[in-house]
Amino acid sequence: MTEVIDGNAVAAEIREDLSDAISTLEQAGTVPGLATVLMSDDPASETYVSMKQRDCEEVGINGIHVELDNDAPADELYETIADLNADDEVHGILVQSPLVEQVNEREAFRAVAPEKDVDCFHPENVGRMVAGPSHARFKPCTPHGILKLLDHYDVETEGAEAVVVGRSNIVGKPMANLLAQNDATGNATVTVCHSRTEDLEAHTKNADIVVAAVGVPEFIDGTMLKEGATVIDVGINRVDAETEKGYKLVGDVEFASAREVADTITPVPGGVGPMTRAMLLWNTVKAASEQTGVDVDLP
Ligand SMILES: Nc1nc2c(c(=O)[nH]1)N[C@@H](CN(C=O)c1ccc(C(=O)N[C@@H](CCC(=O)O)C(=O)O)cc1)CN2
Repeated sequence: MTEVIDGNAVAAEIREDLSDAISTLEQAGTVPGLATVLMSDDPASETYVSMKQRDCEEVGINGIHVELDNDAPADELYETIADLNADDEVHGILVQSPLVEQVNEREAFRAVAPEKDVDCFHPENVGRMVAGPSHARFKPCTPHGILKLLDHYDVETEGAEAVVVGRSNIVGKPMANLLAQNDATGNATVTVCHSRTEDLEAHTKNADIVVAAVGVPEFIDGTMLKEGATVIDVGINRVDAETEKGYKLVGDVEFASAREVADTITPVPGGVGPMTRAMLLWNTVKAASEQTGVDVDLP
């Protein structure tokens, strides 16, 4: 029978397991601090940032939230980031993406001090991650969360044919790189597919693991998958529906047909999303440990 991955449950376990590390830091006089910065007109971003702040409260991380006017000049964002870089109580900084159009997102991510870059978007941290496990400082939250899910559900990556659909800097590129790395959660043979891929189905049909991160609702269906595949759906698309909110969430995968074929599959919501948030807490605790020199055991 198809196993439906419970991202909420695994994320709750990670939050619970982080509590020992957070206590160790507190006993040494440090409360880990995470700053979230929102400068966006994207309605979903507000939801994500408030969920992240709630998670901080739950585990005992000091959450600091900064919200900037959508029509403020880009310099206001850079000044905010500079202040947070200099604040000893802030160990992690997250600038929510997407940003308003007057800000160059790449420049904004580059402005975050690399040791506080819990998103792993700064080029120094991207380079360190690509250089391999012994060089990496952080892993980006969504791919890191996916690796944790695969491990939790005993999905073998070594020798697996993995297809990553989407080549974004936030998910596709780091996911492909991490799956190919020579370590316990890697060693897969990875193909990256994107909008110019000619015969997508030929690739996905051959894959033991499909990671869908295209941002198009129900782009991949069961007919495009191999029997017994593991399907990881990163898409969280709001589509109009007659619900209280006026929309429902659907993934990049058509769940009903995909679950008929897959061995293991993530739902939307309740799959990858909660893991993205859990790994942000994880990276924040790691950042606090490294900045203070207090050793902690991370789950
Ligand atoms: N600075 C960053 N910006 C963005 C990132 C990121 O990792 N860093 N990733 C995505 C969105 N994202 C994080 O911010 C994110 C998306 C979804 C969820 C989540 O918990 N989803 C829930 C449903 C939530 C809802 O009801 O809408 C779920 O899937 O169950 C968390 C974080 C883009 N930006």
